[in-house]
Amino acid sequence: MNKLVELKNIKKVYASNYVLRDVSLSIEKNKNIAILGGNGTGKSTLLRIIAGIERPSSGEIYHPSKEINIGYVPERFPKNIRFTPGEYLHYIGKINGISTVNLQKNIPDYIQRFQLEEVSNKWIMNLSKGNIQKVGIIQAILDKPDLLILDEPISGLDAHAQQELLKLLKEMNEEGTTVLLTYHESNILEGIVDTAYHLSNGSITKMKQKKLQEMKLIELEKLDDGIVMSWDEVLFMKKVESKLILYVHVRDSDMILTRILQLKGSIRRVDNVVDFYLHDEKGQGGNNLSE
Ligand SMILES: Nc1ncnc2c1ncn2[C@@H]1O[C@H](COP(=O)(O)OP(=O)(O)OP(=O)(O)O)[C@@H](O)[C@H]1O
Repeated sequence: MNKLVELKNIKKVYASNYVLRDVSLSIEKNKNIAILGGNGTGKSTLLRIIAGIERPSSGEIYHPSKEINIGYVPERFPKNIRFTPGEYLHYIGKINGISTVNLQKNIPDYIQRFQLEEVSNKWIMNLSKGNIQKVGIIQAILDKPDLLILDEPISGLDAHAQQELLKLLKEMNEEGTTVLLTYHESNILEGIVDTAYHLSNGSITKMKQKKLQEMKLIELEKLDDGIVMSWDEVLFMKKVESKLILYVHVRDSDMILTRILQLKGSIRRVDNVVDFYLHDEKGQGGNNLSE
């Protein structure tokens, strides 16, 4: 087993507020990890401690294999930067000891992949939130880290950038980078997660992950929710104003769509989604279905 980071009994107190009470965690090479939990439960604090930019109040952190190279994407990347994306990335690359040849090849490539060409002459402080986030991601991956830590990387990214990030993370996984990330909503990145942990009341619990299943989301109108509720194939239903949103297994979706049309319902949307049903070792937890 090749461990990158080992946390033992980590505690973090701000003033008299215990954020992390007793967190122990092993991060193994090639096993991507997600830390999930509600607002203010300490996910960012834990990620900052693992990234080495914040000290725990007590407890220990080891890097058993060797000195590892860590890339860190904060939840909010600093805005007040009076450099263009290219200049800034070059500067960060040089600080990290990356050769000019490498930087001249890789930076334009990342700028193009994240569609930053159009804003490449602007200072970072004048970019949109999503574009600043992209620069924040690129600065963390430039040096091909052993461990890449991403704090809610999806929020603020457009659909293209989300896909590009997913592709990049898969490429980096193949080249040996391990990913540690956090997010709130179910999203496209959960497909790369091997183990998820739930953080609450200052401690973490490993979550079991049922096999990821492709499902269909069907959004419809003009049908009574009582009728739809009675269909056995409907795994989950929610009502949003006049619309009903259903989740069904892919195998049942054609039959459900036909039934809706036969009953003169109107179909507004059909999407692929992933069922990420998680529960912790004690069998608690919930149905985290979302788009
Ligand atoms: N530098 C700090 N000084 C004092 N309190 C802090 C500091 N950083 C975080 N906290 C507090 O620690 C708690 C956990 O914050 P943290 O940002 O780690 O949570 P989170 O799970 O990442 O939240 P969110 O999902 O909302 O981003 C919060 O109550 C927060 O106010």
